[in-house]
Amino acid sequence: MSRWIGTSFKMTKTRSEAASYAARVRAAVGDGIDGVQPFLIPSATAVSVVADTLGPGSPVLTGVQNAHWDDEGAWTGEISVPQAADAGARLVEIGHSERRAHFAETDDTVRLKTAAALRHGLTPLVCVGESAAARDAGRGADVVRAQAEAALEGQSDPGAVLLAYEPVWAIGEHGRPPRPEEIAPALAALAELPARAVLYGGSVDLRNAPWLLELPGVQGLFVGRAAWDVDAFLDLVALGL
Ligand SMILES: O=C(CO)COP(=O)(O)O
Repeated sequence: MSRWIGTSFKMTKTRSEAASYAARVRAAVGDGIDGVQPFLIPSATAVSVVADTLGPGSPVLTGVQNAHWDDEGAWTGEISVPQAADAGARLVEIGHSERRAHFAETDDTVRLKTAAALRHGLTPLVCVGESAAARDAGRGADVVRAQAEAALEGQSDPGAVLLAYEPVWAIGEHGRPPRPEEIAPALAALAELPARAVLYGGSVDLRNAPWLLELPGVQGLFVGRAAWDVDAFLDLVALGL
């Protein structure tokens, strides 16, 4: 089974920066790397240029960071899954903790968006993760399991869904890298669900990626800051081999 190694650019990079990055990845990956499924999730403005640079049928997948559950309509500022697909996306990231915290994403909207992605044949990448308070209260695994079950509930094909376990306390410049024993319980809980694969994300870098990839229940890495430099991303992809 392939290891998924990918990055979200979050709200960084112009179209030309994203295109240069994608071109480097495409050149390095060639026709594909056995055992690794790389993916890039740029800002919405750069999705089509990244997908076009990677080319049709590319072994590197392109994703969007969010998409609406409705196929079209009066939803100012949103993009739909069909629009994402039209731009070349094959993955739809859903429910990142930054969206749950700042943009009112809930378990219900995550479930609706997951259904929309599946309805149109795109792969949902559903992010779940507990707060520091939940972790400290010993509720981390329960929170994560509940978020993932809510996303998968009633889906036509839960086995097509990717889950990214991203503890809120580990993400971003205010986050810190996890210790193995802090993330093992949630990983064990997620391993019982019928998802396609479980990725870990949150302060991943070249130092901790080797042991994270060896943790039971981890089938890939979802990387932010440490992968925004393309050479670092390619080093991470090589670690997935
Ligand atoms: O949020 C993340 C990926 O979605 C992880 O971000 P960082 O790797 O910057 O902590």
